[in-house]
Amino acid sequence: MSETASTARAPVALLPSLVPLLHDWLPRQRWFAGKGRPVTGFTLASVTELLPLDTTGPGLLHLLVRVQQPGLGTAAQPDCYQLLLGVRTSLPPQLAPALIGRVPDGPLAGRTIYEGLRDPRLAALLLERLRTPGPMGPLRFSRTVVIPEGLTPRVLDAEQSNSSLVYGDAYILKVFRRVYPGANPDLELPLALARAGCTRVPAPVAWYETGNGRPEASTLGVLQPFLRGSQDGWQLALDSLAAGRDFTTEARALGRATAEVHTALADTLPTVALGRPQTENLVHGMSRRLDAAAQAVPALMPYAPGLRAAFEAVAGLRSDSRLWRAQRVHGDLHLGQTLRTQDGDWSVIDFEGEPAKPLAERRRPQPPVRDVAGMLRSFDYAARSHHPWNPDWAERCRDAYCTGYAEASGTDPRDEPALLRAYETDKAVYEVLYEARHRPDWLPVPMAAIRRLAAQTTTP
Ligand SMILES: Nc1ncnc2c1ncn2[C@@H]1O[C@H](COP(=O)(O)OP(=O)(O)O)[C@@H](O)[C@H]1O
Ligand SMILES: O=P(O)(O)O[C@H]1O[C@H](CO)[C@@H](O[C@H]2O[C@H](CO)[C@@H](O)[C@H](O)[C@H]2O)[C@H](O)[C@H]1O
Repeated sequence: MSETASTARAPVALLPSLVPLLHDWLPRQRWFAGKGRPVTGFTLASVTELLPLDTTGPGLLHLLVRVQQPGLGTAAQPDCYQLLLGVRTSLPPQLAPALIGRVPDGPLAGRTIYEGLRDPRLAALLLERLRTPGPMGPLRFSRTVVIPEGLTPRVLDAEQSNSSLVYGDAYILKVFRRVYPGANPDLELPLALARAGCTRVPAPVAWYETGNGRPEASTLGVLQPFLRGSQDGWQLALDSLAAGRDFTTEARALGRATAEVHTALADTLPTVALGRPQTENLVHGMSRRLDAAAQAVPALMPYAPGLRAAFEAVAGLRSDSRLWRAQRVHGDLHLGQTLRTQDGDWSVIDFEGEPAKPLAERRRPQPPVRDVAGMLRSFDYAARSHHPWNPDWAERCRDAYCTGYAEASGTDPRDEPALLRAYETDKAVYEVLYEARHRPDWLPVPMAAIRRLAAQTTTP
């Protein structure tokens, strides 16, 4: 992404007057990754007038803003966020919940700034840009199919890491909030899977990014078919728990779907064999993440030795000559990333990986068991968030999922118990940090797994 502020006629000078508003609003957003650290400043990476700021109607400003926060190493780049700001002289009552604030001074003095995606007129304009590909100032819009015009937008109100808009129940646009240099795997992998003929993942039909298709161009948004009438795996799992219904048929089918996606990814993108140095690296990464998480969430401290033993067990395994294969994976697979469509099939969505990890790390080939571990954790999550706790339900689902995975891939994840346990542990550590930052009430759920996993490794 360009470091110099670029503009399609928009006044770069307007940032200082927006700063007080952003200071208050940005840290309160669910997708703001820097929670718990004060914001000390903003710099503008780019600003584009997607709809000109005249006084007669709403304007739409596209901003990439870097947020300075202490606590990052000196070499680290401040986090960059994508903002789509509506600008009006006054806000109609139906847009009141979208209010960010009134600009105190500067070129937009007295104008009202609000969350642009919540304004149907501005959301429609964004789709219009995607329908008509080409550059716009520092941004570039692309599409693979003809998209119908006039589709009615609505914001998806799910609590999530990004923002999504549904257009006419036909397409869903995901607007990435935290932006990194380089292609986002949530565009890259579904495109690769579509090319490989894998239908488990909705194929992107349009997207927009920074720059002119350069390798460091940042993906900003992806449009894909909306799977109307589908239900997400998390809700289905909770419904099954509430009704005391078995979920193993679904879990097994989900295992098969995961294996199909993995096979297609391995067929179409490079795979590597992990030798000793790479395995050591992998284990080192897990230990490093544990140390960082324990610093941030001291409740993890007493369990650290037991958890570390799970990682070391993997390093120990390298004395045999078997090599693990690494490939591109989903990276943050859980029940909420699966949709059961109206015809009863499972689709997999959201290939962005764990939002807190650097993009380069998320794009690295990894053992596919990492995704399996993510889903196993998710069955545990569902069982733990239902009262009364139903550990048998989770155990049966976990088994069925691995069975389905083995059926479709020929590889049973349970045949590598040490690797599976290490990845489950790594995921639970990530979840502790995630929940502490975003949903403290949920912290007991991964902490229960931490206690179980730490104890497991000490059992001979
Ligand atoms: N293609 C789709 N069809 C139907 N619903 C979808 C589709 N893609 C995403 N969703 C819905 O949008 C929600 C958020 O999408 P997701 O890609 O997981 O965003 P985030 O990265 O912000 O979590 C999902 O939980 C799902 O309910
Ligand atoms: O879906 P996202 O990409 O935003 O993923 C993040 O948020 C998830 C929660 O919404 C979080 O998932 C954790 O909670 C789920 C239940 O809400 C559970 O099914 C998952 O197993 C658990 O990890 C995910 O870790 C985080 O990256």
